[in-house]
Amino acid sequence: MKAIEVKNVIKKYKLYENQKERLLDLLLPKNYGDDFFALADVSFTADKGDVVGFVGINGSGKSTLSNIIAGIVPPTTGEVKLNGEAALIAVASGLKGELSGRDNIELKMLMLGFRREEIKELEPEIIEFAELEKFIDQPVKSYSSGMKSRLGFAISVTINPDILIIDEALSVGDKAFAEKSLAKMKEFKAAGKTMIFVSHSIGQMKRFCDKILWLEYGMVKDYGPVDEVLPKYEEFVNSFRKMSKKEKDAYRQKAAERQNERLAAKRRTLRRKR
Ligand SMILES: Nc1ncnc2c1ncn2[C@@H]1O[C@H](COP(=O)(O)OP(=O)(O)OP(=O)(O)O)[C@@H](O)[C@H]1O
Repeated sequence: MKAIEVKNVIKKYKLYENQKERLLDLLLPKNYGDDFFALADVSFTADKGDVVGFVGINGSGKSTLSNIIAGIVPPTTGEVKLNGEAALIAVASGLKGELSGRDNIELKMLMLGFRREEIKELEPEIIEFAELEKFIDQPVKSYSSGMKSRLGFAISVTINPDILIIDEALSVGDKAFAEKSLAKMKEFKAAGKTMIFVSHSIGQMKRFCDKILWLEYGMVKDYGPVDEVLPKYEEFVNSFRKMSKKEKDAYRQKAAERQNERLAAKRRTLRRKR
């Protein structure tokens, strides 16, 4: 059974030279700024119970795609179909800084439709998992990024969503918490939950994922079983690291050209359909 279907997703942002351009674009839309495509026609599907790792160098579109799947950012065009509720755990995932950790737990759960009694019952479990007993009544803006990530992780795993998306959330906590979180994720995996995992740690990907989606310049470079795709990505990362700045720029230029070609082809098909 399909759990996630992403079809022809494009995400376009406007890039402005300066603040004046940004303001002018608000007043006279479409006349200012350059189009920038964070995602250029991305499609993939995941079956129920799949653990899909998103890999790609900085800026390849992993977080944009995670946010779109989680429903936090809308795609410019294309569609996402989910079989169930998705929850995203990311370093800065929707916690309200002015509110305390406890109020954030309550707010998030109320928004998800939990009843007050259920929240009161689950709250101690969340606080204990996050190891925030001493700080839970302090405002979240006073938390370190590791503490925020622990709170986000604890809330999301306790509310038990159908689809769990974890975006770099393990990279900011300490090693012990990362181990505990990985153990929890393994439990979820054994229970047949669908997960998306974004990380720069090849080791964690290897240990944990069934499939790898490799993004490059907002396009799918490869998608398939972890044993097939991850070694290719690892090889690419090693060779990319060794490139000079000039070689890296040339590589980026080529990828940008591929992106332009792909978007132009997409426009042609759309025109033909009309
Ligand atoms: N709100 C925005 N406005 C303009 N550009 C954006 C916006 N959000 C993301 N981008 C751009 O989209 C591209 C993809 O960003 P994204 O965060 O998805 O990449 P990533 O693969 O998750 O990168 P990293 O590994 O560094 O976390 C980047 O070039 C980024 O600058």
